Amino acid sequence: MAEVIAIEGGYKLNGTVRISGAKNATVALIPAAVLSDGPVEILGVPEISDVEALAILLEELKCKVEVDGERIRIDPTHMEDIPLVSDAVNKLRASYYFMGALLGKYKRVKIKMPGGCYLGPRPIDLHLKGFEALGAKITYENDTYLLEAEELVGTSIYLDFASVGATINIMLAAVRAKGKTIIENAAKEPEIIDVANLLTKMGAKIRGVGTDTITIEGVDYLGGTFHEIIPDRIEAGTFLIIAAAAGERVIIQNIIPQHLEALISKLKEMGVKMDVVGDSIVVYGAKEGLKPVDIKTQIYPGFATDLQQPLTTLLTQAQGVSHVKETIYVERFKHCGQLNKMGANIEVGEASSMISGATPLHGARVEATDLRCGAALVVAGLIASGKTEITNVYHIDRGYDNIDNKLITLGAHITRYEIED
Ligand SMILES: CC(=O)N[C@H]1[C@@H](OP(=O)(O)OP(=O)(O)OC[C@H]2O[C@@H](n3ccc(=O)[nH]c3=O)[C@H](O)[C@@H]2O)O[C@H](CO)[C@@H](O)[C@@H]1O
Ligand SMILES: C=C(OP(=O)(O)O)C(=O)O
Repeated sequence: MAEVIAIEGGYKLNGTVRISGAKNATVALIPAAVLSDGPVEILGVPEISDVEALAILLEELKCKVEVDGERIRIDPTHMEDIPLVSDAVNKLRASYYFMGALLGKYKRVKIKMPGGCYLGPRPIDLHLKGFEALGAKITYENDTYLLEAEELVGTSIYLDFASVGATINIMLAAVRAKGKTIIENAAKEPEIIDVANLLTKMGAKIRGVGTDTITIEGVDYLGGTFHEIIPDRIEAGTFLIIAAAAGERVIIQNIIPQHLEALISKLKEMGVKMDVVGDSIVVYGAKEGLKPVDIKTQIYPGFATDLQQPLTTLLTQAQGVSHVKETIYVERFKHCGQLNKMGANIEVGEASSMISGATPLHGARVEATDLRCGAALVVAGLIASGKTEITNVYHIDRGYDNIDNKLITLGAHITRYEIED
């Protein structure tokens, strides 16, 4: 048996939705907490399966973990240096943040390869190069890494690509290295700043986050603290797209609009009407005559690769031809075949797609091949005629907190049930 999300399309959405804490910050903040010698309390934790998997890993490390709604309290006081080799490691990408955190804490870590969405090959060579530069010896056997260092010594590390994961992971190790580490060509995503903010509250000395150059002065001790996670700009962007596609008047709360400038400007170019009011955005959607636009995914503050898939669904409703160019994950186009099953007209080229619209969409059984493909299919299901059944919902549940209920509150018709495999 397999679970599906079933959407009866065509209902106009109205009302208010509140955005949860950012998945891509949360999944780094939780491993970062183990660097502390005292309890760390994090607020605004989204209810997603990535967090459940991380909580299992914390318990394997003998951390005390209390989850109470949106609050997690992590007490690493009695934690132990235990290899992370259970299935929970493969449930998500971000388990690899335990590499940096445990290397920083114990100068040694044994951990399996991480999981996460398959978006084409996702090497971690830049993370490993960074750890080596700090003094770690790395061996790899049976899908498992062993990283060991006599001591970690700060140094200058240039990233060939401004990788989010490598920037955070190196930062996690470097906060406990001896002396100064400089990360050049660092990534600048808001989630990196959030992680640096937590580490700073724990006692780390970090300068330059949000710029190309991050400087970290290692410290001997990090202590407990309290932190509130930034809102999820990808969930917010997904709801902006949903509201543009299927909404009449939808208010999306708990947004940092500056984090979404690239998407907002593309939606305006398409003709979507929006008002930004403080930390909310009001979207007036479902109008005829959307215009096609061209998108090129880029590192922050460019157009986020995680939003190109859900935006593609909206582009199927624009009158004319839109082009999407991927510069981050050249194979991130599996959603296109699924959308074509629902009546879209999308051709996939080299690291690109061409969307010809407007095409009415019809319900079908489709597969969430990855998390944001799942989001693209939810958008499609909401505007399609008839019923859409989305399989592999575990991908969606990795990154969207209570998506069914949030949409039902806006007036969508959504259920979940089991079907034969
Ligand atoms: C948990 C998390 O935060 N996931 C996000 C993070 O993934 P993630 O941290 O994996 O993304 P990166 O920024 O590291 O990857 C960007 C590009 O660099 C390449 N690369 C990366 C590391 C490395 O060692 N070697 C290498 O070649 C990747 O294959 C990819 O082509 O940023 C991506 C890009 O914004 C988002 O799509 C993901 O949602
Ligand atoms: C690709 C994503 O996540 P992850 O890196 O956790 O697989 C995503 O959030 O779109």
